[in-house]
Amino acid sequence: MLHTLRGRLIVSCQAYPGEPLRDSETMARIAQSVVIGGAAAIRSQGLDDIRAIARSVAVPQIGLWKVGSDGVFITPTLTHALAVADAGADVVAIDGTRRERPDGRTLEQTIRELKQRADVLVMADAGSVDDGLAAEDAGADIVGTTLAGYTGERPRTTGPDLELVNALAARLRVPLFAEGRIHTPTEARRALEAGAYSVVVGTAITHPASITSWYVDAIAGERSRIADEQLQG
Ligand SMILES: CC(=O)N[C@H](C=O)[C@@H](O)[C@H](O)[C@H](O)COP(=O)(O)O
Repeated sequence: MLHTLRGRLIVSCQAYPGEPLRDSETMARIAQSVVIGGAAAIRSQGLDDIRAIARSVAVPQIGLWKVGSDGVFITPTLTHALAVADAGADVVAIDGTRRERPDGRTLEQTIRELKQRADVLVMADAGSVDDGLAAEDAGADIVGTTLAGYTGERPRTTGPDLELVNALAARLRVPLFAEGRIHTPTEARRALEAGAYSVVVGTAITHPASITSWYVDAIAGERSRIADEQLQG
C-alpha cells in the first residue's frame, strides 16, 4: 500500500470540537471531495470520523485519536491505537516523540504490541530529528514531521519545517511524510524536493475558517487605508 503514496498528496480532514463542520458525515463528504481532486489518502481524527470515511472513500486512511491538545495527545496509548485500527484505519498515526507516554509503555513497546494485534502500518508523528530516528529504531513504518514546532524542540516556522524534512530524509530508511503548516502547492512541492516521500496537507485544504482568516488578514491593511480615505474625503 505504501508505494501508492509515493510522491503523492495526502489530505488531513479534521474539524475541531465546537466548530460548524464538526460532524462525521461532513468529514466524509470533505474526504470524498479531496479524493475527486486527487488525494491519494486521507488522514482523519476520531473513531466516528474514521468509520464514516472508511465507508465513503476507497483510498487508504491514516487514522488517529487526539486526546486533549497538550503533551502527548496524538493517539497517546496502545488502547487508543488499537481502537483506531479497529475503526478501520490502514495506518495508525501515533505520538512518535521521545516523551513519556501516559500508559507507561515505550514507543517501541507500543508499536510492537499494536502490530502484533492489528494488521496496520504505524506512522510516528515526530517533532525533531532525534524523534524521527528513534521512531524508526522503535519500528515505525513511516515517520511524519507532524509535531515539528509543537514540542519545544523545533521552532514553529511560518510554513513547513523544510530544514527538518531535509535532515530526516537524508538519514531515515523508512518513508518520511512531510506534515505541518504546508499552506501552498509550492510548499508541498518543496517538501517533496527536500526528500519527503509524501506530503500531508490539512488546514490549507480542509479548514475554511483558517483559510478565510488568511485572506482577511492579508487585506486588512488595504481595508484600513480605504476607510481612512473615506474619512478624509
Ligand atoms: C500538531 C497537530 O495537532 N497536528 C494535527 C495532526 O493530525 C492536525 O491538527 C493538523 O491539521 C495536521 O497535522 C496537518 O497539518 P496542517 O493543518 O498544518 O496542514
